[in-house]
Amino acid sequence: MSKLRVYQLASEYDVPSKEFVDILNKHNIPVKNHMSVLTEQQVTDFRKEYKKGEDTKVQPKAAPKAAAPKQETKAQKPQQPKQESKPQSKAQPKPQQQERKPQQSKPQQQERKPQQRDSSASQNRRPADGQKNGNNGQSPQKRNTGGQGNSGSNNNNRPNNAKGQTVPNNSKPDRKNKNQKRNNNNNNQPAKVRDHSKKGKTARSVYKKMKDEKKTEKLKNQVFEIPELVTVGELAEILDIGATEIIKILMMSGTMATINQQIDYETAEIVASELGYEVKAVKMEDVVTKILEEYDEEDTGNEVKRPPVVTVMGHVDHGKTSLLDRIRKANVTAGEAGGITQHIGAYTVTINGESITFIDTPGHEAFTAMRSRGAQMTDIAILVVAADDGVMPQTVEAINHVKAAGVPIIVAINKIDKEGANPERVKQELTEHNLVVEEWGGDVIAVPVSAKKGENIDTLLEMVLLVSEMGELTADPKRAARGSVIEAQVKKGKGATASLLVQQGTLHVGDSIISGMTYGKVRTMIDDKGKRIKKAGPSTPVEISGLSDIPVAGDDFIVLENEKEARQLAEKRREMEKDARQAKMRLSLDDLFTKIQEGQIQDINIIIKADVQGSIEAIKQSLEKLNTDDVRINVIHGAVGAVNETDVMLASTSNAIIIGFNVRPDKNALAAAETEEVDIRLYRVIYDAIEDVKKAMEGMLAPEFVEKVTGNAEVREVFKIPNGSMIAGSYVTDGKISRNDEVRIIRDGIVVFEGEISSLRRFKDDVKEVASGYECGIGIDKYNDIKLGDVIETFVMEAVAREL
Ligand SMILES: Nc1nc2c(ncn2[C@@H]2O[C@H](COP(=O)(O)OP(=O)(O)OP(=O)(O)O)[C@@H](O)[C@H]2O)c(=O)[nH]1
Repeated sequence: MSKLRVYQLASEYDVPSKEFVDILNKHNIPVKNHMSVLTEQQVTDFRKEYKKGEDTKVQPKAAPKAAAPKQETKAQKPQQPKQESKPQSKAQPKPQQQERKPQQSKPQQQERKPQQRDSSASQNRRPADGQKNGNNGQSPQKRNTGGQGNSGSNNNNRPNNAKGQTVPNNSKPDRKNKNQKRNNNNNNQPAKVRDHSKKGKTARSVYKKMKDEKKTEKLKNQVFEIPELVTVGELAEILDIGATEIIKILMMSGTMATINQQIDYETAEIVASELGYEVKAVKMEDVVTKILEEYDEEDTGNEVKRPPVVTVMGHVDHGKTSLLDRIRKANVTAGEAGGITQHIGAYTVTINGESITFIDTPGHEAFTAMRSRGAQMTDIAILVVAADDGVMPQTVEAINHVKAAGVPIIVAINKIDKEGANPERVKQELTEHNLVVEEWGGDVIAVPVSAKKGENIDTLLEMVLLVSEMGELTADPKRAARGSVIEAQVKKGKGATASLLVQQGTLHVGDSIISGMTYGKVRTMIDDKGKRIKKAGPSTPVEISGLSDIPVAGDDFIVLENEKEARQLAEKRREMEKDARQAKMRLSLDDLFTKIQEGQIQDINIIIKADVQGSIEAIKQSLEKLNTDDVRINVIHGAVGAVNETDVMLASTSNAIIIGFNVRPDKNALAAAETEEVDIRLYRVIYDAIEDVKKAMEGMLAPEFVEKVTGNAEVREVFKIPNGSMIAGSYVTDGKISRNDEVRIIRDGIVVFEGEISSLRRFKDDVKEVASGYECGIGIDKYNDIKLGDVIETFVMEAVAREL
């Protein structure tokens, strides 16, 4: 009828649950742990089989009575078959104690402890339990009766008067029971001993019991909702019983728990069913999703215009910081008198009576890092291009990152005060990246400015407002707030603080929020002028304190009913985010075809990194020719240089594959690619790259060999040997350099040569391999242009069976 768990059966045989799992497995009953449920059939089979006297450890129970514990231990196992049979099948209370001793003296120390605890726990405490509950051995009811509301209200909360009253009554019997228990201990086994407890019942306790039973019955008709993670105390509260009751049951199953310990739903369910309660899981995941979905549901009808949020990007030294400073300063002097600007990660300026919020950290790296965590804070990107320098590599990166995010761009052609400034050339160069300015018939607004002199800054801001107008940015300030974390840190006297951008609704002091895995109540809130405020509406950056921990930049935050809910959701989200990351659909050439077939992708995003610009163009054009009616290839970014971490982040957020042509990923990129599960494909021949993508699209990708890097060495010295060839005095930084491996020379992330090793020496000796941490001389066959600082990478091609 009721399901039996492994630990329960184990306790019948008085075998530690852990060992019992092995025993069951030996009996072809596949169970994972002590909590696993056994089917009736399995139990019956086991009992039957066991009777046949198989060689398990189960027997100790029936084993001879204790006489010589130590020696017995070893002897016992072989003896088992004979003795076991009859008694065992119905768990025998009495023998157990005696048996316990021999068990303790068994070799497995680790096992022993839990075992001991287990038994002593049950010895000391169960009786109390047993007695309270024990009349008919039906644990659930009894336990409830005895322990129920009483101790529950004792330990946890008093609110329930009725229960509160029962406390004193109960607690006494409890103590009594303990004494009785002690008496019973000698011959007892909790489950059975309970019957004896009837003896001590007084009229009052019988009356009380009846009352409690009534209550219990009522409660039992109820289905209790239990979160997927719950502390012992919380479970007690939900079931309205004493936490000790729960702790006892956990102990019986071999888990030592405290009131604050978290248990999962499965465990909680077992405990509850032991107590005779019916429970069901409340999926926090559902709650979170529901909250998010509800929030996302269309307009409330109360939407009003909100300020745009702007991020500034561009090539190094083109004036991003100067521009942000200029805009901010202009605002402070013109803005609230006496306001001292605070660095809270973003600030708001007012122009023509309208506000604009600027994110303070310029650059596409931060932008993409935030985006990779889900934050979509930016409404408009200002691309700063120095008029004297023109479009540079990071300008292109920024363009591609912004485009991938689908954010409109306004170009600020900066440094127009400088001699040699040539805004027209900048406009020209921009067209090469599909940014055509308005005056040339395109739709990109470009404003020539001087951050240094403050020239045209107002115009730039007006353009921001114009673009924002077109974007129809709105929010309902009446809703509960949600937004994103801009940055976070621990501040003296304030604890964990976070700069938040309120994107929807209004955030109030006292609101309970969660952000990622952190939660808390907004204790204090300051704005970007350092002023304490009580509420903050849409597009407002604020710094708050009161969180349990530092949240992560880029995570969202939402406001919830109360702090408890926030905490529970934060915990749940921790799991969800982990799962989501793992489950995130990562694109890889290997599974491209399957995904195309399944209709999961229509666009294949590709990032190309190459040694020269020409290769990028060539690869791009060839790839674009592979477009079909169903699938389109988008090269979302292409640049010269090694594959770096930002490329990987962009690939991660855009679900792209990185193709490296004659370049290598740097270390950070490799690490990021591993965690983000980004597919980086490296090629030396353009044809191979195109063929791979083509074959992958057709489901034909079946390379037989995959490259495995075996070692890396850094060239620290270069010298010529008499025969004229060059030797690279190198230090092996990782892996090992093997004489027979293939080799490539990498300079600044670019592969300059690929070939074979001609000689490998340690001091004067020819060696087969040199391990990491050692120096060696490496000669490269047919290559005499090794330079200081080059990296020598060795690799082998391994045959791999491909599956699609
Ligand atoms: N003449 C002139 N110089 C400028 C202007 N804007 C910035 N600069 C100068 O250009 C240099 C770089 O400016 P930053 O604002 O630090 O540039 P950035 O893009 O923030 O640089 P990174 O933070 O290193 O990426 C500084 O020396 C500035 O003074 C301008 O409008 N005119």
